Amino acid sequence: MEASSSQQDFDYLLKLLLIGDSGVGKSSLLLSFTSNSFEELSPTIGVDFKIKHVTVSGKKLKLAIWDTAGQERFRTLTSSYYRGAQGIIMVYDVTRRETFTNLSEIWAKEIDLYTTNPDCIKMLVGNKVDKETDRSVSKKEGIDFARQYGCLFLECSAKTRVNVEQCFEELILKILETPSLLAEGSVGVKKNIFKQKPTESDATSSCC
Ligand SMILES: Nc1nc2c(ncn2[C@@H]2O[C@H](COP(=O)(O)OP(=O)(O)OP(=O)(O)O)[C@@H](O)[C@H]2O)c(=O)[nH]1
Repeated sequence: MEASSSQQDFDYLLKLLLIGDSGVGKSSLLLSFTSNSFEELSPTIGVDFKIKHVTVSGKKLKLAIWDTAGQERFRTLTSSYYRGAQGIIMVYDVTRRETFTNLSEIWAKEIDLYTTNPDCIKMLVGNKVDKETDRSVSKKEGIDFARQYGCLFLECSAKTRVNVEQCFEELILKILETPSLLAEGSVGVKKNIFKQKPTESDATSSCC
């Protein structure tokens, strides 16, 4: 995956969504991927997004990556952002077992309820592997869950950047291999018929 030089010219716009419990590191993963940096972040209020241009398999892509708040009080608001997503990254913290348990209790159910695209690609990501001594969810458990729910799977660290780029790249490659997600009329349309652009005001959601 290469960063694209031209910001104007792209073959496909892809909508990706990050979900998972509060504090698992969704915003940190996004910052690590888009800015190569790691810093202390405040909990997300509602929804945020970042744009990144990359080239994957010779295709120029404009990624609109939506970062949802994990806190329950924002759940009604964040559910509307599943619409039209071609890829969903479900994040848990390998050092906090309840964030893994909540994948089946909450997040897989949310995907079933709110995803509009039946072929949407799901990726399970176990974050914070730099804290190996605090680990409470084994890699095998992650693999088993991903197999059961038909997700791609990787463990990563937003802090050290281990596997961060790979998470996005694997997801994007799978999307590019799925023609229905790129068809005209879906959100992954070619730029000339893309009408609905995320704006700053979309991202600054108000509290409930
Ligand atoms: N050690 C370590 N800490 C991390 C990592 N990723 C995130 N953190 C820390 O975990 C805490 C929560 O990170 P966030 O990125 O704000 O979590 P979030 O999932 O976006 O949380 P919400 O916005 O509330 O949903 C912060 O203190 C981060 O610095 C990581 O890979 N390793």
